[in-house]
Amino acid sequence: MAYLVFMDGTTFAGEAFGEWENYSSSPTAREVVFNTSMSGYQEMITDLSYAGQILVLTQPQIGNYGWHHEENEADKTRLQGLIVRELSQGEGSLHAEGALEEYCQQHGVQGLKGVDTRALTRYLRDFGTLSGVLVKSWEEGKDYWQVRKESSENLSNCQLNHTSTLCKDEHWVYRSTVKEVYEIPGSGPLIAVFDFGVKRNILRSLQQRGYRIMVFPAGSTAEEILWQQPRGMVLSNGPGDPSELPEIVDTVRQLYSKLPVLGICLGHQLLALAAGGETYKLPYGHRGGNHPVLDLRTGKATMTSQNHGYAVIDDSLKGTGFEVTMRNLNDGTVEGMEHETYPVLSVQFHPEGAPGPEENEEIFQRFTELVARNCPRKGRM
Ligand SMILES: NC(=O)CC[C@H](N)C(=O)O
Repeated sequence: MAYLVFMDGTTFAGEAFGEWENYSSSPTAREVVFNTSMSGYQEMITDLSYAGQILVLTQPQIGNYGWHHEENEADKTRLQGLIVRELSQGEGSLHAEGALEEYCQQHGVQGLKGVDTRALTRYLRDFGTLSGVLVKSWEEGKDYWQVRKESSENLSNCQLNHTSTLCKDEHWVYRSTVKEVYEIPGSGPLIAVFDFGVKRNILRSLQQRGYRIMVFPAGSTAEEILWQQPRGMVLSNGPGDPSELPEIVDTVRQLYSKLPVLGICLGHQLLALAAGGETYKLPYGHRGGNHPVLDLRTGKATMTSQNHGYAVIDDSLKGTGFEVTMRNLNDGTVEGMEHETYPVLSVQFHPEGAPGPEENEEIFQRFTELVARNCPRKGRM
């Protein structure tokens, strides 16, 4: 048996799978979050926005189509733990290169299976996102929290490293002009991607529009990016609390008035902060494939893919030049904004899906229009 133990003593029992050896000497409390998507476990596990978190999947059978590298959203996973009800070996899938269990073992994910994930999700919904610790014995979990309470150590901050380019792919061209910048060739205008843990499907969505892409690591400066003369910039998704990234916010502040920008999820939050807005932590976040969002301009509602724990405070956008353009139909939270004068827009959800609905492609289309409008005519490029 193995256990997920919360600070109040609530315990969920299951069976260990994946990699436990490296963690058993020093168990660490991590934020426990749930995702309600029915499929797409591989995309979720390799979505770097989950770095340092323990992910609970509510779909009761996970692993049933195995593992295939083409479905990875990054080269690696930085997920701490994965909690499922039934773990399938994926024997029925012809496409699979291996089983999910093997992947977790090889890539350092602590797994817990046989858990009543729906009861666990109800617990998280009732109490909000909480930190839990994965341990091999209940006593170990209890003692762990006892020590933590006494030492009054801050549990809310997982130290996440935003400074590396995380999504390198073998066939992409390596450029060494500015730190570790990767270029993806294309015949269209150059788009800079500010990489805080970018998902491959964001890059693919840009690639499909013919753009030449340069992926800049999170530590890049505004000068380094502008020196390459990009025609537009995408601020990527990524892990953690956006308000803990003041240096990146400062860089975004220097950039967003200078070129067309599309912010996605963390990128959207950073943009709001850069403009003088504020963010807050949602009770238990939005993670799933069926979150309805209303476009306030067109009156059209779409289903969106989401994975975030923070959101932009509506009123804080007043006087920033940003207008709220989209809202979540479940709880009214800000889902999109656009600048009144600059060609800058952002969304809290994931227009690239992966996993989830692909009906929000028009966000990339809108960005494409803004880039085209802003590009110098032929001959002056
Ligand atoms: N997917 C993301 O970019 C997540 C953004 C941020 N880390 C949040 O949880 O709100």
